[in-house]
Amino acid sequence: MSIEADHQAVVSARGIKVEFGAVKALDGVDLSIMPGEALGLVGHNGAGKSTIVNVINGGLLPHQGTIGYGGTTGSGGIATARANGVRCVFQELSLCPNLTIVENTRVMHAGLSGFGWRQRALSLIRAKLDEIFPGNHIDCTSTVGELSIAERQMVEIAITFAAVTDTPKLVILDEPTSSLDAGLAEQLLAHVRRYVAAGGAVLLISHILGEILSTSSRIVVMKDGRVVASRPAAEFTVHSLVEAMGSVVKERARGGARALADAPPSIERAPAFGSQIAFKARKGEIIGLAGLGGHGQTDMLLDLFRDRSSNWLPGHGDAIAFVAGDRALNGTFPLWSILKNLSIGSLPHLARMSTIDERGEQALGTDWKNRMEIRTPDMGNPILSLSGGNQQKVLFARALATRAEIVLMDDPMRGVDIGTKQEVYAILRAEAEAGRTFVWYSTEMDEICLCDRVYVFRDGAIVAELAGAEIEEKNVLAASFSGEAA
Ligand SMILES: Nc1ncnc2c1ncn2[C@@H]1O[C@H](COP(=O)(O)OP(=O)(O)OP(=O)(O)O)[C@@H](O)[C@H]1O
Repeated sequence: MSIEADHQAVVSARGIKVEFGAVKALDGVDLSIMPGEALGLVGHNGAGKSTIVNVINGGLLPHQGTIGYGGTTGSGGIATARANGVRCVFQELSLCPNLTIVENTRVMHAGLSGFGWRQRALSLIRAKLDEIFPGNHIDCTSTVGELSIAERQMVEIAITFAAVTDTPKLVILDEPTSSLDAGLAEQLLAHVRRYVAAGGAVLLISHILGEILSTSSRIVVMKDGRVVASRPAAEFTVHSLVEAMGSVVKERARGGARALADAPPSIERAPAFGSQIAFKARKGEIIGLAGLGGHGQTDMLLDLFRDRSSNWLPGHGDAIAFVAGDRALNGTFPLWSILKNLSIGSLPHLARMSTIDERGEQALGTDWKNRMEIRTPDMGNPILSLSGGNQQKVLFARALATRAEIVLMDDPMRGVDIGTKQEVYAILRAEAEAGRTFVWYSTEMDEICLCDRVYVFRDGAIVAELAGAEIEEKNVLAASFSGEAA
């Protein structure tokens, strides 16, 4: 990009290098964003996307390189970035859980001060939530800790787009739809398109390539700390994006066609909350839980996990594993190493005379590091040194490494890159064929279509059961909204 164009750019990063010990997180990155541009940023887990976001946002000072805002050049910093209209919705949501939504709005907008600030904050956030997510039922006087992960994401997005004294010029959205269902995600992406059409700039990071392609004007691909492609979005397809990221597109093995109908169920649950449909999962099946987010899918998974005695059928042991959806809240042990976070689920099998078989633990770590492509130089490093997607892989590996016959998954692929997802789908299918049962809540339609059978949820109840060729987007959506398959 020319120096003249750099002057017009909302932000312009040149030759940025950041290292964490031996890891070169950014190795000479150039990135500029112009007003009115929706820039899509993609790359494998650990490619450096969140790190460049932190540099642009001023939270991280680069070891080398310059960062300029609207033609000014300097070394960055949070105050400079904020003064130049840079706002960020982080991958790890950053609201204060013990404060109300209104109070969180005040924390992010210092301009809401003086007499009557609560009322002004309430009007501001209420209006922004309704503008971006029409039809939401969020009570803005509630404490953030009481909200679901999707609601927290919605609130953080609304606070970021809200303007008190200064209008945001660049909004960075780091995996903003990871906790939103398809309907909410589309509302957000429509808002992004309107915001950009009105002259704002957005940097959108996502592993859902469909939304990157449909929303961005230009796409930048990162790989191993470098930018490897930067072109207009119209020049990319899902295929070419995946290839640019360094992965290979594999043929999807669709679920549904397997002859499991005669196998005895391993879990069964009577119809609940006015539903006519009982839940059953047979040995070797991958069961999908679909429907709009927050309609009872996670509650049912927790119920199956907690109340084994009433849901489980005799003869199926008691080994059950759960992959949590909210990684920070109930997934990772933040002070532990990557290896300890992985091996905690397998301790009964690693125990030798009241001590841990360390060689066995190391071998388990090496095996799953390779199978899941966990990107770290050392499994002894702290879990928080991993990128978000790589932390998610560890949680997945923790469950799969156990001997649990039944694995419950609460939307566990959030933030995992497409190359790894394909590997994990193959592992799931192989493990199911070896006799494991998976119950998988997913907000991604592509994943629901990989399942053998699908239960669609609405208002806390199962409203439809789909199998085989019936598992199609239109049927899932029809049941999610009207309670009946199309
Ligand atoms: N605080 C840290 N300490 C050590 N290493 C770190 C730290 N933060 C990031 N890294 C490393 O820097 C690299 C880039 O990480 P980054 O979070 O930018 O990746 P990403 O592209 O955002 O990945 P994801 O898609 O998983 O979010 C990774 O190898 C990561 O392990």
